[in-house]
Amino acid sequence: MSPKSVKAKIGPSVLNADLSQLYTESQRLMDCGADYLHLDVMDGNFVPNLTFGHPVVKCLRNKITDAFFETHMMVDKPEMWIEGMADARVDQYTFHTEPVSDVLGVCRKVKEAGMKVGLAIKPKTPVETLVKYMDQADLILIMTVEPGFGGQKFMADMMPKVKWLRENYPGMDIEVDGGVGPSTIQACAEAGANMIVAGTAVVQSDNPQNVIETLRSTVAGAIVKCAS
Ligand SMILES: O=C(CO)[C@@H](O)[C@H](O)COP(=O)(O)O
Repeated sequence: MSPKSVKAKIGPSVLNADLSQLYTESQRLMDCGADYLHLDVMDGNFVPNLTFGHPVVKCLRNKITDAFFETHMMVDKPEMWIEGMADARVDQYTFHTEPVSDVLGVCRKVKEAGMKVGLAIKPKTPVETLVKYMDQADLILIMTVEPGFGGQKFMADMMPKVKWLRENYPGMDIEVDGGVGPSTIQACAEAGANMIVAGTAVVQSDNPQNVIETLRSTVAGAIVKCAS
């Protein structure tokens, strides 16, 4: 870990929240100490589920003006939604590399649209496939479940990917997503993840503030330990 350049940040996913109350739920998570919001966009093709797209994200942005928005694009054609998400004032556009033939081209368009670039890979995708894109990425998302649904079991066998990334790209923001909560955060922190997406563990807790704080302090502790 490169403690000077990476920070522990917690980005709750609203996927398993009451989506009829998207604004209230999102604001509640920010009020509970979230560092950013992780918004799961699914197209029913790349994953067997559907959520929402840029019109909904724009409505949310009009109500929550000051939070950092990351959209996790679980879609076959991420190039299609860049303009809409930029117009919705999304901060970080994280897309899966698997279905994309011109990853560098999509990275360029995301940057030109004024957003940060996140590159995501599914559990079966080798981490080394990302090497040729690392110069263009602001964040790497290592999925710790098969994308598509919240509430799945954390895949601890993804931690070597995180560790490899941290060793080879010490200053990179490395995010984990899927089954992350108080019982699995230690493994993520020790491997070197600094950006933590947590859905069910936060949204369905009686004390989301406490869960967010536990996740952040565990990751921050690992960063400090690495520095000493
Ligand atoms: O991208 C996804 C699922 O595809 C995630 O963001 C999950 O929605 C996180 O939820 P939990 O696994 O933490 O419940």
